[in-house]
Amino acid sequence: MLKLYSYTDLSEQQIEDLCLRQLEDDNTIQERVKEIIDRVKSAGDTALYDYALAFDKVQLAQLYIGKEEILEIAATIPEDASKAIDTAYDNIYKFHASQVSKEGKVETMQGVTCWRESRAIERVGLYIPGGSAVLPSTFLMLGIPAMLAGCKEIVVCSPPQKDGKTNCYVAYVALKLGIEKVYLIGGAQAVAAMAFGTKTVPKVYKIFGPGNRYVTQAKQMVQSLAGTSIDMPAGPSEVLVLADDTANPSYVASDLLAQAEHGADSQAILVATSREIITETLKALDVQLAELPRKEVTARAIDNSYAVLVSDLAQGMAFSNAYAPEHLILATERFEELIPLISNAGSVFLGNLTPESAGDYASGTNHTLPTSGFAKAYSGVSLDSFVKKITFQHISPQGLQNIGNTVEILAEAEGLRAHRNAISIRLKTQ
Ligand SMILES: NC(=O)c1ccc[n+]([C@@H]2O[C@H](COP(=O)([O-])OP(=O)(O)OC[C@H]3O[C@@H](n4cnc5c(N)ncnc54)[C@H](O)[C@@H]3O)[C@@H](O)[C@H]2O)c1
Ligand SMILES: N[C@H](CO)Cc1c[nH]c[nH+]1
Ligand SMILES: [Zn+2]
Repeated sequence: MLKLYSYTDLSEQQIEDLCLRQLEDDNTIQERVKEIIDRVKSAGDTALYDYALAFDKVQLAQLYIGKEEILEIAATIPEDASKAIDTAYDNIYKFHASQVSKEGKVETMQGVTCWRESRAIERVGLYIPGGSAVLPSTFLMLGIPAMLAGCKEIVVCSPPQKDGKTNCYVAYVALKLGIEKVYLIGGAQAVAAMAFGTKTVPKVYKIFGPGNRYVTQAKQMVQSLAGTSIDMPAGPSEVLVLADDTANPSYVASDLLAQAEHGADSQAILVATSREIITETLKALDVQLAELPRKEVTARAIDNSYAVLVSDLAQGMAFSNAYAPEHLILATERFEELIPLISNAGSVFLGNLTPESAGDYASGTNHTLPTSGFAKAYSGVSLDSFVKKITFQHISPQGLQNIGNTVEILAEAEGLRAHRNAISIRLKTQ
Protein backbone atom coordinates (compact mmCIF):
# COMPACT_ATOMS: atom_id res chain seq x y z
CA MET A 1 0.00 0.00 0.00
CA LEU A 2 1.30 3.48 -0.90
CA LYS A 3 1.98 5.82 2.02
CA LEU A 4 0.09 9.12 1.68
CA TYR A 5 1.40 12.64 2.43
CA SER A 6 -0.25 16.03 2.09
CA TYR A 7 2.15 18.56 0.55
CA THR A 8 0.88 21.51 2.60
CA ASP A 9 1.52 19.62 5.87
CA LEU A 10 5.13 18.82 4.95
CA SER A 11 8.05 20.91 6.21
CA GLU A 12 10.95 21.69 3.86
CA GLN A 13 13.05 19.10 5.68
CA GLN A 14 10.32 16.47 5.29
CA ILE A 15 10.14 17.18 1.54
CA GLU A 16 13.91 16.84 1.30
CA ASP A 17 13.79 13.54 3.19
CA LEU A 18 10.99 12.23 0.97
CA CYS A 19 13.08 13.03 -2.10
CA LEU A 20 16.00 10.93 -0.86
CA ARG A 21 15.97 7.52 -2.49
CA GLN A 22 16.36 4.42 -0.41
CA LEU A 23 19.93 4.57 0.83
CA GLU A 24 20.05 1.72 3.33
CA ASP A 25 23.00 -0.63 2.99
CA ASP A 26 24.96 1.89 0.94
CA ASN A 27 28.11 1.26 2.96
CA THR A 28 27.84 -2.49 2.58
CA ILE A 29 27.35 -2.14 -1.16
CA GLN A 30 30.33 0.21 -1.43
CA GLU A 31 32.58 -2.21 0.45
CA ARG A 32 31.45 -5.19 -1.61
CA VAL A 33 31.88 -3.36 -4.89
CA LYS A 34 35.36 -2.11 -3.93
CA GLU A 35 36.34 -5.69 -3.14
CA ILE A 36 35.05 -6.87 -6.54
CA ILE A 37 36.85 -4.08 -8.39
CA ASP A 38 40.15 -4.83 -6.60
CA ARG A 39 39.87 -8.53 -7.35
CA VAL A 40 39.13 -7.99 -11.06
CA LYS A 41 42.05 -5.57 -11.25
CA SER A 42 44.46 -8.08 -9.70
CA ALA A 43 43.13 -11.45 -10.91
CA GLY A 44 41.57 -10.42 -14.27
CA ASP A 45 39.76 -13.20 -16.15
CA THR A 46 40.04 -15.66 -13.23
CA ALA A 47 37.98 -13.29 -11.08
CA LEU A 48 35.39 -12.97 -13.86
CA TYR A 49 34.91 -16.76 -14.08
CA ASP A 50 34.65 -16.94 -10.27
CA TYR A 51 32.04 -14.19 -10.05
CA ALA A 52 29.96 -15.74 -12.84
CA LEU A 53 29.81 -18.87 -10.71
CA ALA A 54 29.17 -17.02 -7.44
CA PHE A 55 26.55 -14.49 -8.61
CA ASP A 56 25.12 -15.83 -11.85
CA LYS A 57 25.44 -19.52 -10.92
CA VAL A 58 27.11 -20.56 -14.17
CA GLN A 59 30.46 -22.18 -14.87
CA LEU A 60 31.52 -20.46 -18.07
CA ALA A 61 33.76 -22.18 -20.60
CA GLN A 62 34.49 -18.87 -22.29
CA LEU A 63 33.88 -15.26 -21.22
CA TYR A 64 32.09 -14.27 -24.42
CA ILE A 65 29.99 -15.51 -27.28
CA GLY A 66 31.37 -14.80 -30.73
CA LYS A 67 30.01 -14.13 -34.20
CA GLU A 68 29.01 -17.73 -35.04
CA GLU A 69 27.13 -18.25 -31.80
CA ILE A 70 25.45 -14.85 -32.03
CA LEU A 71 24.16 -15.85 -35.48
CA GLU A 72 22.93 -19.22 -34.22
CA ILE A 73 21.17 -17.79 -31.16
CA ALA A 74 19.68 -14.85 -33.08
CA ALA A 75 18.15 -17.27 -35.60
CA THR A 76 15.92 -18.66 -32.84
CA ILE A 77 14.11 -15.35 -32.24
CA PRO A 78 10.33 -15.49 -32.80
CA GLU A 79 9.26 -13.53 -35.89
CA ASP A 80 6.99 -11.09 -34.05
CA ALA A 81 9.84 -10.21 -31.69
CA SER A 82 12.34 -9.57 -34.50
CA LYS A 83 9.76 -7.35 -36.23
CA ALA A 84 9.15 -5.42 -32.98
CA ILE A 85 12.90 -4.96 -32.52
CA ASP A 86 13.15 -3.75 -36.13
CA THR A 87 10.46 -1.11 -35.51
CA ALA A 88 12.03 0.04 -32.22
CA TYR A 89 15.44 0.13 -33.92
CA ASP A 90 14.13 2.35 -36.73
CA ASN A 91 12.49 4.83 -34.34
CA ILE A 92 15.50 5.02 -32.00
CA TYR A 93 17.79 5.37 -35.03
CA LYS A 94 15.69 8.21 -36.49
CA PHE A 95 15.57 10.16 -33.23
CA HIS A 96 19.29 9.79 -32.51
CA ALA A 97 20.32 10.47 -36.12
CA SER A 98 18.53 13.82 -35.80
CA GLN A 99 21.03 14.70 -33.06
CA VAL A 100 23.99 14.70 -35.47
CA SER A 101 24.90 18.35 -35.79
CA LYS A 102 27.66 20.46 -37.28
CA GLU A 103 28.44 23.84 -35.80
CA GLY A 104 29.55 26.79 -37.90
CA LYS A 105 32.83 28.70 -37.68
CA VAL A 106 32.73 31.95 -35.69
CA GLU A 107 34.97 34.94 -36.40
CA THR A 108 35.20 36.41 -32.89
CA MET A 109 37.36 39.32 -34.17
CA GLN A 110 38.48 39.98 -37.72
CA GLY A 111 41.06 37.29 -38.51
CA VAL A 112 40.37 35.21 -35.37
CA THR A 113 38.28 32.15 -36.24
CA CYS A 114 37.03 29.57 -33.71
CA TRP A 115 34.95 26.43 -34.12
CA ARG A 116 34.11 23.02 -32.62
CA GLU A 117 34.10 19.59 -34.21
CA SER A 118 32.75 16.33 -32.80
CA ARG A 119 34.90 13.22 -32.61
CA ALA A 120 33.64 9.82 -31.51
CA ILE A 121 34.98 8.35 -28.29
CA GLU A 122 37.09 5.56 -29.74
CA ARG A 123 36.51 2.79 -27.17
CA VAL A 124 33.23 2.52 -25.32
CA GLY A 125 31.77 -0.12 -23.01
CA LEU A 126 28.04 -0.86 -22.94
CA TYR A 127 26.45 -2.59 -19.96
CA ILE A 128 23.23 -4.43 -20.76
CA PRO A 129 21.36 -5.45 -17.57
CA GLY A 130 20.48 -9.10 -17.28
CA GLY A 131 19.91 -9.93 -13.63
CA SER A 132 16.24 -10.07 -12.80
CA ALA A 133 15.27 -9.28 -16.44
CA VAL A 134 17.41 -9.24 -19.58
CA LEU A 135 17.01 -5.86 -21.32
CA PRO A 136 17.77 -6.05 -25.07
CA SER A 137 16.00 -2.66 -25.30
CA THR A 138 18.97 -1.18 -23.42
CA PHE A 139 21.26 -2.68 -26.07
CA LEU A 140 19.32 -0.70 -28.72
CA MET A 141 19.43 2.47 -26.59
CA LEU A 142 23.21 2.32 -26.22
CA GLY A 143 24.29 0.53 -29.39
CA ILE A 144 22.47 2.78 -31.87
CA PRO A 145 23.98 6.10 -30.71
CA ALA A 146 27.42 4.45 -30.31
CA MET A 147 27.24 3.26 -33.90
CA LEU A 148 25.87 6.59 -35.19
CA ALA A 149 28.63 8.48 -33.40
CA GLY A 150 31.24 6.27 -35.09
CA CYS A 151 32.81 4.67 -31.98
CA LYS A 152 35.51 2.30 -33.28
CA GLU A 153 35.47 -0.29 -30.52
CA ILE A 154 32.20 -1.15 -28.80
CA VAL A 155 32.59 -3.61 -25.92
CA VAL A 156 29.32 -5.15 -24.72
CA CYS A 157 28.87 -6.89 -21.35
CA SER A 158 25.73 -8.59 -20.09
CA PRO A 159 25.31 -11.18 -17.32
CA PRO A 160 25.33 -14.80 -18.52
CA GLN A 161 21.98 -16.54 -18.40
CA LYS A 162 21.38 -19.98 -16.87
CA ASP A 163 22.60 -21.75 -20.04
CA GLY A 164 25.84 -19.78 -19.93
CA LYS A 165 24.82 -17.73 -22.99
CA THR A 166 22.80 -14.65 -23.77
CA ASN A 167 19.23 -14.74 -25.04
CA CYS A 168 17.97 -14.58 -28.64
CA TYR A 169 16.81 -10.95 -28.32
CA VAL A 170 20.23 -9.69 -27.25
CA ALA A 171 21.84 -11.80 -29.99
CA TYR A 172 19.45 -10.38 -32.59
CA VAL A 173 20.26 -6.79 -31.53
CA ALA A 174 23.99 -7.60 -31.69
CA LEU A 175 23.48 -8.86 -35.23
CA LYS A 176 21.59 -5.72 -36.25
CA LEU A 177 24.31 -3.51 -34.78
CA GLY A 178 27.13 -5.54 -36.33
CA ILE A 179 28.58 -6.39 -32.91
CA GLU A 180 30.58 -9.61 -33.06
CA LYS A 181 31.18 -10.37 -29.38
CA VAL A 182 29.00 -10.21 -26.30
CA TYR A 183 30.95 -10.62 -23.06
CA LEU A 184 29.08 -12.77 -20.54
CA ILE A 185 29.88 -10.67 -17.54
CA GLY A 186 27.48 -8.95 -15.17
CA GLY A 187 27.45 -6.60 -12.21
CA ALA A 188 30.35 -4.64 -10.73
CA GLN A 189 32.82 -7.13 -12.20
CA ALA A 190 31.75 -6.21 -15.75
CA VAL A 191 32.29 -2.52 -15.02
CA ALA A 192 35.71 -3.25 -13.48
CA ALA A 193 36.72 -5.45 -16.43
CA MET A 194 35.88 -2.72 -18.94
CA ALA A 195 37.56 -0.05 -16.81
CA PHE A 196 40.89 -1.83 -16.23
CA GLY A 197 40.85 -4.33 -19.08
CA THR A 198 41.71 -8.02 -18.63
CA LYS A 199 43.40 -10.57 -20.90
CA THR A 200 40.02 -11.12 -22.62
CA VAL A 201 38.08 -7.90 -22.07
CA PRO A 202 39.36 -4.72 -23.74
CA LYS A 203 39.78 -1.60 -21.64
CA VAL A 204 37.49 1.26 -22.65
CA TYR A 205 37.50 5.02 -22.15
CA LYS A 206 33.84 5.45 -21.20
CA ILE A 207 31.26 3.08 -19.70
CA PHE A 208 27.56 3.39 -20.45
CA GLY A 209 24.43 1.74 -19.23
CA PRO A 210 22.01 1.25 -16.41
CA GLY A 211 22.11 -1.46 -13.81
CA ASN A 212 21.40 -2.37 -10.23
CA ARG A 213 23.09 -0.75 -7.25
CA TYR A 214 26.28 -2.84 -7.70
CA VAL A 215 26.64 -1.72 -11.31
CA THR A 216 25.86 1.92 -10.52
CA GLN A 217 28.24 1.97 -7.55
CA ALA A 218 31.01 0.37 -9.62
CA LYS A 219 30.57 2.93 -12.40
CA GLN A 220 30.92 5.73 -9.88
CA MET A 221 34.03 4.14 -8.32
CA VAL A 222 35.98 3.40 -11.51
CA GLN A 223 35.92 7.08 -12.39
CA SER A 224 38.54 7.75 -9.73
CA LEU A 225 40.09 4.26 -9.51
CA ALA A 226 40.71 3.75 -13.23
CA GLY A 227 40.14 7.22 -14.69
CA THR A 228 37.25 5.84 -16.74
CA SER A 229 34.51 8.20 -17.78
CA ILE A 230 30.83 7.23 -17.33
CA ASP A 231 27.55 8.33 -18.85
CA MET A 232 25.79 9.00 -15.53
CA PRO A 233 24.53 7.18 -12.44
CA ALA A 234 21.57 5.24 -13.97
CA GLY A 235 20.36 3.07 -11.13
CA PRO A 236 17.03 1.54 -10.08
CA SER A 237 14.19 2.80 -12.28
CA GLU A 238 11.72 5.34 -10.95
CA VAL A 239 8.67 7.27 -12.08
CA LEU A 240 6.68 10.22 -10.79
CA VAL A 241 3.14 10.57 -12.13
CA LEU A 242 1.48 13.96 -11.73
CA ALA A 243 -2.26 13.49 -12.12
CA ASP A 244 -5.30 15.74 -12.01
CA ASP A 245 -9.00 14.96 -12.45
CA THR A 246 -8.53 14.55 -16.22
CA ALA A 247 -6.32 11.49 -15.59
CA ASN A 248 -7.51 7.90 -15.91
CA PRO A 249 -6.74 6.14 -12.57
CA SER A 250 -6.31 2.73 -14.26
CA TYR A 251 -3.75 4.16 -16.66
CA VAL A 252 -1.94 5.89 -13.79
CA ALA A 253 -1.85 2.64 -11.81
CA SER A 254 -0.42 0.80 -14.81
CA ASP A 255 2.36 3.39 -15.17
CA LEU A 256 3.28 3.17 -11.48
CA LEU A 257 3.43 -0.61 -11.66
CA ALA A 258 5.45 -0.59 -14.88
CA GLN A 259 8.44 0.99 -13.18
CA ALA A 260 7.86 -0.76 -9.85
CA GLU A 261 8.25 -4.14 -11.53
CA HIS A 262 11.89 -3.41 -12.37
CA GLY A 263 13.04 -4.24 -8.87
CA ALA A 264 12.34 -3.91 -5.16
CA ASP A 265 14.48 -0.78 -4.96
CA SER A 266 12.52 1.02 -7.70
CA GLN A 267 10.19 3.87 -6.72
CA ALA A 268 6.80 4.89 -8.14
CA ILE A 269 5.51 8.23 -6.85
CA LEU A 270 1.96 9.49 -7.36
CA VAL A 271 1.37 13.23 -7.02
CA ALA A 272 -2.30 14.10 -7.37
CA THR A 273 -4.54 17.12 -7.06
CA SER A 274 -7.37 15.26 -5.28
CA ARG A 275 -7.86 12.51 -2.72
CA GLU A 276 -10.30 10.85 -5.09
CA ILE A 277 -7.68 10.29 -7.80
CA ILE A 278 -5.38 8.75 -5.22
CA THR A 279 -8.10 6.44 -3.88
CA GLU A 280 -9.21 5.35 -7.36
CA THR A 281 -5.62 4.81 -8.49
CA LEU A 282 -4.85 2.68 -5.45
CA LYS A 283 -7.91 0.53 -6.10
CA ALA A 284 -6.83 -0.03 -9.70
CA LEU A 285 -3.26 -0.67 -8.57
CA ASP A 286 -4.33 -3.50 -6.24
CA VAL A 287 -6.34 -5.17 -8.99
CA GLN A 288 -3.56 -4.91 -11.58
CA LEU A 289 -0.80 -5.88 -9.16
CA ALA A 290 -2.51 -9.15 -8.27
CA GLU A 291 -2.27 -10.23 -11.94
CA LEU A 292 1.42 -9.49 -12.45
CA PRO A 293 3.92 -12.33 -12.83
CA ARG A 294 6.48 -10.28 -10.87
CA LYS A 295 3.99 -9.28 -8.15
CA GLU A 296 6.30 -9.98 -5.19
CA VAL A 297 9.12 -7.77 -6.33
CA THR A 298 6.65 -5.15 -7.61
CA ALA A 299 4.81 -5.06 -4.27
CA ARG A 300 8.12 -4.48 -2.48
CA ALA A 301 8.82 -1.49 -4.72
CA ILE A 302 5.31 -0.17 -4.04
CA ASP A 303 6.00 -0.47 -0.29
CA ASN A 304 9.02 1.73 -0.93
CA SER A 305 6.84 4.31 -2.75
CA TYR A 306 4.26 6.95 -1.74
CA ALA A 307 1.57 9.39 -2.87
CA VAL A 308 1.51 13.15 -2.31
CA LEU A 309 -1.68 15.17 -2.28
CA VAL A 310 -1.17 18.67 -3.72
CA SER A 311 -3.54 21.63 -4.01
CA ASP A 312 -2.92 22.20 -7.73
CA LEU A 313 -0.71 21.18 -10.64
CA ALA A 314 1.81 23.97 -10.01
CA GLN A 315 2.37 22.67 -6.48
CA GLY A 316 2.71 19.19 -7.95
CA MET A 317 5.41 20.48 -10.30
CA ALA A 318 7.26 22.05 -7.35
CA PHE A 319 7.38 18.65 -5.66
CA SER A 320 8.39 16.93 -8.90
CA ASN A 321 11.27 19.36 -9.43
CA ALA A 322 12.48 18.70 -5.89
CA TYR A 323 12.29 14.92 -6.47
CA ALA A 324 13.91 15.17 -9.96
CA PRO A 325 12.44 11.92 -11.29
CA GLU A 326 14.05 9.74 -13.92
CA HIS A 327 10.63 9.63 -15.65
CA LEU A 328 7.91 12.23 -15.24
CA ILE A 329 4.42 11.44 -16.54
CA LEU A 330 2.02 14.38 -16.80
CA ALA A 331 -1.30 12.54 -16.60
CA THR A 332 -3.39 15.59 -17.37
CA GLU A 333 -4.93 17.24 -20.40
CA ARG A 334 -3.23 20.47 -19.24
CA PHE A 335 0.28 19.21 -19.90
CA GLU A 336 1.22 22.04 -22.30
CA GLU A 337 1.08 24.67 -19.58
CA LEU A 338 3.25 22.54 -17.28
CA ILE A 339 6.13 22.08 -19.73
CA PRO A 340 7.76 25.47 -18.91
CA LEU A 341 7.57 24.64 -15.18
CA ILE A 342 9.71 21.50 -15.50
CA SER A 343 13.27 22.06 -14.32
CA ASN A 344 14.44 18.60 -13.21
CA ALA A 345 13.46 15.33 -14.96
CA GLY A 346 15.20 12.70 -17.08
CA SER A 347 12.43 12.17 -19.65
CA VAL A 348 8.87 13.48 -19.76
CA PHE A 349 5.69 11.77 -21.00
CA LEU A 350 2.84 14.07 -21.92
CA GLY A 351 -0.88 13.39 -21.58
CA ASN A 352 -2.98 10.34 -20.87
CA LEU A 353 -2.05 8.33 -23.94
CA THR A 354 1.73 8.50 -23.55
CA PRO A 355 2.78 5.68 -21.24
CA GLU A 356 6.37 5.59 -20.08
CA SER A 357 6.69 2.07 -21.52
CA ALA A 358 6.59 3.61 -25.01
CA GLY A 359 9.85 5.42 -24.26
CA ASP A 360 11.33 2.34 -22.58
CA TYR A 361 11.10 0.41 -25.82
CA ALA A 362 10.19 2.03 -29.03
CA SER A 363 9.12 5.66 -29.44
CA GLY A 364 12.68 6.82 -30.16
CA THR A 365 13.95 8.64 -27.05
CA ASN A 366 16.66 7.03 -24.93
CA HIS A 367 15.70 5.09 -21.81
CA THR A 368 19.13 5.31 -20.15
CA LEU A 369 18.41 8.11 -17.73
CA PRO A 370 19.66 9.61 -14.47
CA THR A 371 18.05 8.27 -11.29
CA SER A 372 18.26 9.08 -7.55
CA GLY A 373 17.87 12.84 -8.13
CA PHE A 374 20.80 13.03 -10.57
CA ALA A 375 18.35 14.50 -13.12
CA LYS A 376 19.05 17.79 -11.33
CA ALA A 377 22.42 17.92 -13.09
CA TYR A 378 22.68 15.10 -15.65
CA SER A 379 21.00 14.44 -19.00
CA GLY A 380 20.02 11.01 -20.26
CA VAL A 381 22.11 9.21 -22.86
CA SER A 382 22.04 10.68 -26.37
CA LEU A 383 24.35 10.86 -29.35
CA ASP A 384 26.27 13.62 -27.51
CA SER A 385 27.24 11.12 -24.81
CA PHE A 386 29.36 9.21 -27.35
CA VAL A 387 31.33 12.14 -28.72
CA LYS A 388 33.77 14.74 -27.49
CA LYS A 389 33.72 18.26 -28.84
CA ILE A 390 37.15 19.50 -29.86
CA THR A 391 37.69 23.24 -30.32
CA PHE A 392 39.81 24.67 -33.15
CA GLN A 393 41.09 28.17 -33.88
CA HIS A 394 43.06 29.92 -36.57
CA ILE A 395 44.59 33.41 -36.42
CA SER A 396 45.54 35.32 -39.56
CA PRO A 397 48.19 38.13 -39.69
CA GLN A 398 45.36 40.68 -39.32
CA GLY A 399 43.90 38.62 -36.45
CA LEU A 400 47.27 38.62 -34.65
CA GLN A 401 47.36 42.41 -34.85
CA ASN A 402 43.80 42.60 -33.54
CA ILE A 403 44.09 40.25 -30.58
CA GLY A 404 47.81 40.47 -29.75
CA ASN A 405 47.84 43.35 -27.29
CA THR A 406 44.84 42.05 -25.34
CA VAL A 407 46.62 38.74 -24.69
CA GLU A 408 49.89 40.48 -23.81
CA ILE A 409 48.19 42.65 -21.17
CA LEU A 410 46.24 39.75 -19.64
CA ALA A 411 49.37 37.54 -19.53
CA GLU A 412 51.27 40.33 -17.80
CA ALA A 413 48.40 40.77 -15.31
CA GLU A 414 48.76 37.08 -14.38
CA GLY A 415 52.54 37.40 -14.13
CA LEU A 416 53.05 34.85 -16.94
CA ARG A 417 55.79 36.37 -19.11
CA ALA A 418 56.25 33.31 -21.36
CA HIS A 419 52.58 33.52 -22.34
CA ARG A 420 53.09 37.18 -23.27
CA ASN A 421 56.23 36.34 -25.23
CA ALA A 422 54.42 33.80 -27.41
CA ILE A 423 52.43 36.76 -28.78
CA SER A 424 55.17 39.43 -28.73
CA ILE A 425 57.66 37.31 -30.67
CA ARG A 426 55.13 36.91 -33.47
CA LEU A 427 54.05 40.56 -33.48
CA LYS A 428 57.71 41.63 -33.80
CA THR A 429 58.41 39.37 -36.77
CA GLN A 430 55.20 40.07 -38.71
N1 LIG B 1 18.12 4.22 -15.00
C1 LIG B 1 17.97 3.60 -16.14
O1 LIG B 1 18.13 4.20 -17.19
C2 LIG B 1 17.61 2.13 -16.16
C3 LIG B 1 17.31 1.48 -17.37
C4 LIG B 1 17.05 0.11 -17.35
C5 LIG B 1 17.13 -0.59 -16.15
N2 LIG B 1 17.43 0.06 -15.00
C6 LIG B 1 17.62 -0.64 -13.72
O2 LIG B 1 18.64 -1.60 -13.94
C7 LIG B 1 18.56 -2.56 -12.90
C8 LIG B 1 18.84 -3.95 -13.45
O3 LIG B 1 19.16 -4.74 -12.34
P1 LIG B 1 19.31 -6.30 -12.39
O4 LIG B 1 19.73 -6.73 -11.03
O5 LIG B 1 18.09 -6.90 -12.98
O6 LIG B 1 20.47 -6.57 -13.44
P2 LIG B 1 21.99 -6.11 -13.52
O7 LIG B 1 22.49 -6.67 -14.80
O8 LIG B 1 22.13 -4.67 -13.27
O9 LIG B 1 22.72 -6.86 -12.32
C9 LIG B 1 22.90 -8.24 -12.30
C10 LIG B 1 24.25 -8.54 -11.71
O10 LIG B 1 24.36 -8.01 -10.40
C11 LIG B 1 25.33 -8.73 -9.70
N3 LIG B 1 24.86 -9.04 -8.35
C12 LIG B 1 23.66 -9.54 -7.99
N4 LIG B 1 23.65 -9.77 -6.66
C13 LIG B 1 24.85 -9.41 -6.18
C14 LIG B 1 25.44 -9.42 -4.89
N5 LIG B 1 24.77 -9.83 -3.82
N6 LIG B 1 26.71 -8.97 -4.76
C15 LIG B 1 27.40 -8.53 -5.83
N7 LIG B 1 26.89 -8.52 -7.08
C16 LIG B 1 25.63 -8.96 -7.24
C17 LIG B 1 25.58 -10.01 -10.45
O11 LIG B 1 26.87 -9.98 -10.96
C18 LIG B 1 24.57 -10.00 -11.58
O12 LIG B 1 25.13 -10.48 -12.77
C19 LIG B 1 17.18 -2.41 -12.27
O13 LIG B 1 17.37 -1.82 -10.99
C20 LIG B 1 16.46 -1.45 -13.21
O14 LIG B 1 15.54 -0.66 -12.51
C21 LIG B 1 17.70 1.40 -14.98
N1 LIG C 1 12.44 1.78 -17.46
C1 LIG C 1 13.83 1.46 -17.69
C2 LIG C 1 14.63 2.73 -17.49
O1 LIG C 1 14.56 3.15 -16.19
C3 LIG C 1 14.12 0.94 -19.09
C4 LIG C 1 13.46 -0.34 -19.46
C5 LIG C 1 13.97 -1.35 -20.20
N2 LIG C 1 13.04 -2.29 -20.32
C6 LIG C 1 11.96 -1.88 -19.71
N3 LIG C 1 12.22 -0.69 -19.17
ZN1 LIG D 1 11.02 0.23 -17.66
